[in-house]
Amino acid sequence: MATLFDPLKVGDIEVANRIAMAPLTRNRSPQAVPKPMTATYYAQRATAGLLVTEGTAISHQAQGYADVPGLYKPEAIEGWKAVTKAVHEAGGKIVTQLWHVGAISHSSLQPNGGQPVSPSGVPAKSKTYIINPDGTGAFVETSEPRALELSEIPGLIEDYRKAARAAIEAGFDGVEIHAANGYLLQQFMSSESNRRTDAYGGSVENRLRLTLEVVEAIVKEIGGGRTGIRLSPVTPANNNADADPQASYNLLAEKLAAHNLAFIHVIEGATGGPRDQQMGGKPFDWAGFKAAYRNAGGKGAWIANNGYSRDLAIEAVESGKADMVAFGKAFIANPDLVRRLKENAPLNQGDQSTFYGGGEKGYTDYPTLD
Ligand SMILES: C=C(C(=O)O)c1ccccc1
Repeated sequence: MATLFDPLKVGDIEVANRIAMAPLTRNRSPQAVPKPMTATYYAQRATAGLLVTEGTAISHQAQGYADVPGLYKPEAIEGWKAVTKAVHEAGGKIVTQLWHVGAISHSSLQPNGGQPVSPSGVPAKSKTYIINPDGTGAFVETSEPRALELSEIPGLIEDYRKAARAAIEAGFDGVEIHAANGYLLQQFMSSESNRRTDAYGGSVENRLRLTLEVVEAIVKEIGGGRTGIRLSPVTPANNNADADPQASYNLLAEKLAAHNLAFIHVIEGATGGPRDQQMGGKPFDWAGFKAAYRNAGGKGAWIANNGYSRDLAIEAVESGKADMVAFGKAFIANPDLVRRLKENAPLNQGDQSTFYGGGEKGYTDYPTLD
C-alpha cells in the first residue's frame, strides 16, 4: 500500500513523494517575464514531489490578468530557465501550466486592445485584474468577448504546441494543460458557454474536440509522458456551467485514456470552495470519473486537489482513491510543507494581502521549520 510520502513515476517523471504543489497565480511577472525571485520561490518548495507552476500564457491573446508569466517571448523562456535550473539543483521536479484564458480577459491586456476570444462570444460576466496607466492595480469586469472563427482554431492549437516546445526548451520536466476553472478549454467543453454550430459545438463530442486536439498536438510534440491536464468538472469559477458534467467528463476521461498522459489533475468540487459542489442537479461521482479513465486504459497518475487536509490526503493515497494530492494555498505559506505534513507539524497561515502582486514579501519570506 502506497503512502503520501512514497516515490512515484508520473509518466516519464520520477517524483520523490505523492505531494504536488497546485498551480497558484501570484501576478509577479511584469511583461509576462518571470523574475529571479520566482526561481527562489519555486526552489524553496522543491521538496514537493511535483511542482506545477502558476498559469502561464501560451500567447499574448492568452493573457487574462496583469503580471502573469508567459512562454511566448524569448526573455520569458530565459526567466523560466533560471526557475527550472534552481528547482532541479534543489532536487525538485517541475511542470508548467499552459494557459489560455479565453473570455476571462480585458481588452487592455489583449493584442491591439482587441476583444478577448471565446467559443461563442457569450460574456463571462467575471472579473480580472489589470494595471491602470497610473500603475495602480484594479479588479475590473471582463471585456465583451468575440467568437473564435473556425479558421482561427488551427493557429490556436499551434500556439499550444509552440508553448509546449518552449517549456521543454526552458528546462521543464513537462507541462500541464489548463482545461479547468472556466478558462478557454473549459469554455469550449461547457454546454452553456459553447453555442457553436460547427464541429466544435453542439454534441458533447464536438465540445470536447478542441481540448482533445490540443492534447494530441502537445503529446505529438513532447510526448504523453511529459503531458498532464487539469480538469474541474463542477467548478462554478468564472461562471462555468454545464447541464450534465458527469456525461461530459466521463466521455473526456475515456478519450484521454488513449494519449498515455503522465497525469490527470482533478479539482474536486468548487475551486477553492466546497468539495461537495453540485452541477446539473446531482452530486458528481468522482470515483466513477476515475474509473471511466482507468477502464478505458488510462494509466496516468491521478492527482486529486481542493481542500485536502493532511488526514484526507493520507487516506486518499493509502486507499488508492488518488495517486497524488495537490496542495495550493498551504504551499504559499509553507515552503517546507512536505516536512510539516510528514511530521504533522503546525502550518504557517498565509497573508491574503500578498497572494496577488507585490514583491518578496509574502512570496519568498515565509519561515521554514528549524
Ligand atoms: C489561473 C487561475 C485559476 O486557474 O484559477 C487563477 C487566476 C487568477 C487568480 C487565481 C487563480
